[in-house]
Amino acid sequence: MIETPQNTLLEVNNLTMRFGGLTALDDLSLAVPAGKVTSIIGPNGAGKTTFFNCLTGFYKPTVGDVVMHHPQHGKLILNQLATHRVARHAGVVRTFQNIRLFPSMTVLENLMVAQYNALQRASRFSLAGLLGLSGYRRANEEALAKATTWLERLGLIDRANVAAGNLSYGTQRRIEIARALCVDPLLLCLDEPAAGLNPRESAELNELLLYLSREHDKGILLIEHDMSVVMRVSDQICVLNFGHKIAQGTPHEIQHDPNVIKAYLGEEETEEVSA
Ligand SMILES: Nc1ncnc2c1ncn2[C@@H]1O[C@H](COP(=O)(O)OP(=O)(O)OP(=O)(O)O)[C@@H](O)[C@H]1O
Repeated sequence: MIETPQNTLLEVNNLTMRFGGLTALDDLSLAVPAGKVTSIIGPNGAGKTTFFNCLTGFYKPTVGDVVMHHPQHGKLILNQLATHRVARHAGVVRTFQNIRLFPSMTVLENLMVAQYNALQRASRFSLAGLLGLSGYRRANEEALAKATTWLERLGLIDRANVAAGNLSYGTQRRIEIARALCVDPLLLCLDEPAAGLNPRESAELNELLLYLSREHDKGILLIEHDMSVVMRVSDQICVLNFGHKIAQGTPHEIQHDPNVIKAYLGEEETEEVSA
C-alpha cells in the first residue's frame, strides 16, 4: 500500500494485468490528486491504455486495487464496480484514443445523450417523458442547463446546433471533453486528447486542462504522446515501460531521468548522447 497525501482522489495499489503469458501492467502503484494533472507516458505497448481499462472497469486486474476517495461515497474499489457505476457513482469518466461522438447529431444533442441515464431515472423508465410529467421536465431542463454551461465554458456555445461530424478534429476533441464533464466527474481520464491536433489546437488543449484542474478542481489523468502538452500541463508524470513504472516526478525530473531517456532512445543512442 502506498502512502497517500490528503488530497488523493485515486489510489492505485500494486496493479498487475496479465494476458496469458504477457504482463501488460506490473505492480503499478500511484496516487492521483484532485485539482492536478497526472500524465502517464511511455513508449508504444507500455501498458498505458491497459491502465485506463483497469481503472474504468473494462478489464478486471489480475492483482491489485484501484481505490477512489469519493467525498460523498467514501472509499470505492473501482475494480469491483460495474463500468457504468465507475462513471456515475464513482465519478471517473474517460475519453478514448479514437473520437466517439455521434457525428450526425448536433453538439448539444451529443451532450444531452451523455445525460440519458439521469433522464431515464427521472422518467422512472416509463412514458413520463412523452407525457411531459414534471419530474422528467425538470430533469430535462437541468440536463440542458448543464450542457449549455459546459459549452459556454469551453467556448463551444456558438456551435451547439451544428452536427458534430462537420466540425474540425480539435473541436470534436473539445466536445468529447465537454460531454464527459456533463457526467460531473471528479476524475477525467483522457486518452491521447492531443492526437491529430495542430499546434494552435494543442495550445488550446493545454489551457483547457489547466483551467479544468485549477478552476474546477478536476483530477486529470492524461495519456499523451505529445510531449509539448505533457511538459506544459503536468503536475506529475508517471513513466511506464513494458508495464513497469520506471520513473515518477515533475516534468523537470522526468526530462532528466536517465531511465526515461534510455526507454525512449534505447541503450546505444543514450551512450552516443552521453559520449
Ligand atoms: N486485450 C488484450 N489481450 C492481449 N494483450 C493485450 C490486450 N490489451 C493490451 N494487450 C497488450 O498489452 C500491452 C500493453 O498494451 P497497451 O495498449 O496498454 O499499451 P499502450 O502503452 O497504451 O500503447 P500505445 O501507446 O501504442 O497505445 C501490449 O503488448 C498489448 O499488445
